[in-house]
Amino acid sequence: MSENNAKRRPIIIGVTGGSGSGKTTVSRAMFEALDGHSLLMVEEDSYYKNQDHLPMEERVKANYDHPDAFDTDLLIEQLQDLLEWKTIEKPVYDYVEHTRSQQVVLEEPREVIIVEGILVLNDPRVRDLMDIKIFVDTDDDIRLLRRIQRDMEERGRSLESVITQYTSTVKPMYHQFIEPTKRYADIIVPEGGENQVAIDILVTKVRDIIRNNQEFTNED
Ligand SMILES: Nc1ncnc2c1ncn2[C@@H]1O[C@H](COP(=O)(O)OP(=O)(O)O)[C@@H](O)[C@H]1O
Ligand SMILES: O=c1ccn([C@@H]2O[C@H](COP(=O)(O)O)[C@@H](O)[C@H]2O)c(=O)[nH]1
Repeated sequence: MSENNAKRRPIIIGVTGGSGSGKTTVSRAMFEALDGHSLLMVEEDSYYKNQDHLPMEERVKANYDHPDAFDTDLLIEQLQDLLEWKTIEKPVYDYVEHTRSQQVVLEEPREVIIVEGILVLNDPRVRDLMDIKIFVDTDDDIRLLRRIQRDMEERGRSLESVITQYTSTVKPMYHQFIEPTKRYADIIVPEGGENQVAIDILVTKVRDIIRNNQEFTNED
């Protein structure tokens, strides 16, 4: 892609970090602060692979924190479509059934696209599509506590299942695959959503890129 074309396409911001680090909170805070611009949130979780062919006991045991759990090719294809201002059919993931739902959501392309998920900085093909890369950095113990609360309240899990999953896959995969992607981040945000200084800096940078894009387009 030439530099000129790159200036005219939507902006992609990648937000990653461990489960419970505050990725969604940071993404939403940016979303709200960028009110007035056209924005789209793309959650990597939507791209978990379909597991309809597996019985429930297999799905429960699957490793959801390994890169192979995601249909990254589809994520890339759809991000590329958005960059070309094409509408996508975003898949919908069902955490209770541990598989893709039958539905899709039609998402129109937007000026700013926030891609959020545990492994969005893992694949170089995804990283290469991003204008800004953010890693939300929160200690393991805090993330575990947040995850217990969230999974029990919102994802229908027992305490025992959350602890078993955390020790068998979530924690080891974090250290093997997620934490190492910190080196690719432009900005590391400690403690996530409450870090208003980091959010303000990020929003200023995004507005700057949008303004440059508009000036460039007006010059044409
Ligand atoms: N800096 C923070 N301080 C306290 N609680 C936070 C902070 N950031 C996020 N949380 C809370 O922690 C939980 C997990 O945050 P979330 O943004 O959903 O994480 P992730 O998307 O990385 O899994 C949510 O209940 C959220 O409100
Ligand atoms: O069926 C599933 C699919 C995913 N998970 C867990 O979700 C987190 C990622 O979501 P966050 O919002 O970043 O926490 C990941 O750690 C998976 O373990 C699941 O438990 N079951």
